[in-house]
Parts: sequence; C-alpha cells; structure tokens
Amino acid sequence: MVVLSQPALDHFSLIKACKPTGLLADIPVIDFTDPKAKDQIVKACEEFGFFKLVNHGVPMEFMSRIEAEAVNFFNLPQSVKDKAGPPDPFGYGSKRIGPNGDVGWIEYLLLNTNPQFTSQKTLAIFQENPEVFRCAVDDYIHAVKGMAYEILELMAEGLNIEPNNVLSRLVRHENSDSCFRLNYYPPCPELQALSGRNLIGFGEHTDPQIISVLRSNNTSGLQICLRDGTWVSVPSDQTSFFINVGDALQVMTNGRLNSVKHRVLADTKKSRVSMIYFGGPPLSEKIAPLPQLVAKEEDSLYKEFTWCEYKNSAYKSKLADYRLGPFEKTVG
Ligand SMILES: C=C1C[C@]23C[C@@]1(O)CC[C@H]2[C@@]12CC[C@H](O)[C@@](C)(C(=O)O1)[C@H]2[C@@H]3C(=O)O
Ligand SMILES: O=C(O)CCC(=O)C(=O)O
Ligand SMILES: [Fe+2]
Repeated sequence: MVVLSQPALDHFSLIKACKPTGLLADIPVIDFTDPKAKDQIVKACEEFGFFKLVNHGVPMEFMSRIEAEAVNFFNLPQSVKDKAGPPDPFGYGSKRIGPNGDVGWIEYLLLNTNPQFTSQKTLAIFQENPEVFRCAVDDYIHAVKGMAYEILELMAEGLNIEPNNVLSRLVRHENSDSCFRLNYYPPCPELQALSGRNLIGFGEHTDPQIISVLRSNNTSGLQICLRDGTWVSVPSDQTSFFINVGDALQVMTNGRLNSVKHRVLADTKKSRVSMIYFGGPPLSEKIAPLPQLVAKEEDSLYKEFTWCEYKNSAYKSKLADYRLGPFEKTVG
C-alpha cells in the first residue's frame, strides 16, 4: 500500500477518537470445554452477537503459519499482488471494499472456501509460494470450520431446538457458500498528526452469513457496537477466536440472536493482521425463522428468501447499510 501524505487521507473516513472504552470484562468469554458453554453462548449472542472463545483446541501453530504466510504475501511488491486483483469479489483488494464505493485503510485477500469455485484470481494469490501458503490456508480453514460446526451445534442445544444440527448443517453442506478473508491493516504514522481522530480500516457493518470466526495478531483495532449504540474496543488476543453472529443467523432465530455491528480502526505504529472464516449456507437454501422459534406465523419477523437472493441484495449495498431491511415483514 502506498504511504499517503496527510491531505491524501481525506479520501478515507476519519472519525473522532473514542473515549477509552469497555474492558475485556465487558466482552463475554466462553471456555469451549465448560459444560455450561451452550447456555453462555446463547446469552452472549442475545446480548452482544459476539463473544471470545478460549480453550478452543486449534493449535497455535496453524494460526502462526497462516499469519506468517499472509504477511509474506502483503509484503510482496505491489505489481505482484495486483496480479491477484481486483477482487471479483474473490482475489486481492486494496483500499476498496466491495463494489459500491466503500474504502478503508486495508489490503485483503478474499477466498471461496469451496475448491470448486477456485478462480484465476485465487490461483494468482498463491503464485509466489504455492505449496506452503495453500497448505497453511487449507489447514487453518479445516480447523476453524470444525470449530464453527461445534459452536452452531452447542448454540442449537442452548436454544433448545432440534435436531442439534439444524444450524450447523447449512455450513457443513458440501455446497455451503462460505468464504475466508485475510485482512492486513498497515500502520498509518500520519495519523499521529491528526490528534483526536481515528482512521477507519474497515467501516462499520454486520456480516451477512450465519457465523464468522475471527482471529487476529496482537494489534487491536476491532470495535463492536453495543445495543445502546456505543462502540467498545475489543482487546486483541492472538491465542483466541472472536465469534460474530451474522445476519442469516439473526433471521433463522427470528431476531433472538443479533448480528453484531463491528468496524476496525487503523493503528499508527503496528500493522493488524486478521483472518475471518464466514460460514454461509448453500446459495439455493431458503432462509427463514425456524418454526421452533416462532410461536405463531404472525410472530415471524422476516420473509423467507434464498441465500442467493440475500447475497445479490447485499452486494448492491454499502458496508454500513442495514441489509435486512428489505427482508423484514411489514406490520399491519
Ligand atoms: C460493501 C460490501 C463488501 C461486502 C459486500 C458488500 O456489498 C456488503 C457486505 C460486505 C461483506 C462484509 C463481511 C465480509 O467481509 C464480506 C466478504 C461479506 O460477505 O460481506 C464483505 C463483502 C466483500 O468485501 O466483498
Ligand atoms: O479485520 C477485522 O478484524 C474484522 C474485519 C471484518 O469485519 C470483515 O472482514 O468482515
Ligand atoms: Fe465483518
């Protein structure tokens, strides 16, 4: 990424620095080995749509290996990285997020986790270091997928809905439309001159899918929006995972679990590297509130739609848009 002079930062979103925000104690921490995890997961997803997962069993080696490979990629000359872009939506992207004019202080790689959909752009990602990078990505995705399935199964148990794979089966499906993102937020030293301002790395949004599993290096920057509208910083922890409820899960639970609004701020000195697995349903899957969670038909808050319809609509929206709006049932 080209280092910009201070006036050039005007193209990016600067926001007022926030007051020192909530501490780790405010963010729910779930121990995966705790027998009470299923109830705690549901509580966290009702209140925050977000939690931190510890004792998850994914070897640190998998995380370090993919992180090192990602850093190698983002340190390649711009002309080499550009061979894997622009994103369509998969591939390498820089500054522009999505097709509708959103920008951020970020570089990223977006991959489809289904090898059936490997495009030329995706192949170009692995051009410089094919074996090692691809293997690191495959091992990592395999591990976090397994974890996502288990979380969704515990969630179903905590919600008292049967069978316990009612949520996980969509993400487990061989045609599940899931993706994987590696984000790199370079440090922005020019920020120091802009005292009292923060630079947006990734603008506020909710994730459209069912579940997102995020892991980052030890540079913070991630913030989540609480139900009262305040933003809190999530202290980084490179050994843990952070789980987000996505829009599709909000719909399936008829709004009982909430997709969390989140964003990332750039740092002046340190780069942030994050990796996110977005577990989504097959494109043809019908998404609607689960009957077990809706007492009467008229209590259903959302219309039925296919994941393909939702994605098409999401890709016409800007990051901060409320994407579920067109799928809400109107009262009266
Ligand atoms: C502005 C956009 C980027 C995005 C597609 C969209 O039109 C709206 C949703 C965005 C988002 C947020 C979560 C994930 O990072 C992502 C891959 C996704 O599925 O939805 C991105 C999309 C993207 O960057 O292509
Ligand atoms: O980089 C992060 O920590 C979060 C990025 C994010 O929200 C996304 O890629 O959807
Ligand atoms: Fe996100």
